[in-house]
Amino acid sequence: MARRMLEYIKEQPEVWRKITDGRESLFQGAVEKLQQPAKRIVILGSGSSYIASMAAADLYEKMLGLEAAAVVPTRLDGLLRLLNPEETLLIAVSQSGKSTSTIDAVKKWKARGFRILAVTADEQSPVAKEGDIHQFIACGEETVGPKTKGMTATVLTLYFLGLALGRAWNLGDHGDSDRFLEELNQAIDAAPSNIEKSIEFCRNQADLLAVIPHVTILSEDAGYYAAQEGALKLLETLYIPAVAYEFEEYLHGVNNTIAPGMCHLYLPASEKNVERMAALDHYTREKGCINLIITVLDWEEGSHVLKLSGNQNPYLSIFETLPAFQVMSVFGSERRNIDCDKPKFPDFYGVLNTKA
Ligand SMILES: O=P(O)(O)OC[C@H]1O[C@](O)(CO)[C@@H](O)[C@@H]1O
Repeated sequence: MARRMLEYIKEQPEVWRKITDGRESLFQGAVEKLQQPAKRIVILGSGSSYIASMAAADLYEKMLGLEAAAVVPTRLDGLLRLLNPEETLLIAVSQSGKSTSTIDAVKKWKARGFRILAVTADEQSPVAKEGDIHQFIACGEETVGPKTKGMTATVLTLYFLGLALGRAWNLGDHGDSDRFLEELNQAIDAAPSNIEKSIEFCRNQADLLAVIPHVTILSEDAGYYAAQEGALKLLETLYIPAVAYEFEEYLHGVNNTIAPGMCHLYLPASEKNVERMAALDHYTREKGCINLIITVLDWEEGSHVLKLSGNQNPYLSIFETLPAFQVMSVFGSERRNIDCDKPKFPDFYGVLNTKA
């Protein structure tokens, strides 16, 4: 059993509550140093930090009207030539602060005159020290490879950073931020019971999780980031291929993989596609696919449906539905005799030089 991973998963509501309640003092330092507004924000990170960066860039565009994009550290060179350092804020995200590709990218961009805000959970790490400004991710220690509380705390940190910068730079609508905060508070309050429901659901699905050879995850809107992180967790812990598709993209070709035994996880996140996703669920089950549904939306009840409490704001899927995937990793790996508290290849980082 991935005991430590499960402890971290259960710790999440408390971590989110602390960040939310302590946000004034937690973000004050960085925001004071960032009074000069930027025209655009580029966020970089790897793995879960990249997925967190994508979710944040999307929210910054939507709520603040800022130009924002997320990129992996090794794909920045084209942008370096296009962007003006005077107008651009680069945010480098790394929970450990030790990913070598992120350190290299920060050094390169700094040398070209870009302002760098480093966001890490270790103030003494290389990424934190290379940045001009540091924002701490208050998630506490997380020693296992498949990150859970660190990832969700990174998303929350980036969300709050954006809202604080929006206030400082006079962007976005105060009413929208207040509503977002209210929904976020509701998501945090609902999280302990959502995690318990997920544990019960995954226990009941353990036989299935033990044998599925691969997983296809479908979501939509900003639920897609929870789906991507869910896929990363499942493949990291069950050692099987797990791929996330944006719902509409799935319908354009990937649907040819529909076949008996295909396992689908549906994550309907907004009312927009709810009927079409339900139609796809019925269609694929008739063709012999094995489907599970994880959602906060109204959905026809069934043993394959995990109905969680939440709002209809897809930007909150990370806090509402993603923990169910994390729990699936714990129970699925246990049934496969995998201890995902321990690295599969302890020498890997050293051989490939991925961490400083
Ligand atoms: O956020 P960091 O510490 O830069 O790590 C990036 C990714 O690298 C890993 O540590 C794997 O090498 C993932 O767990 C993580 O999401």
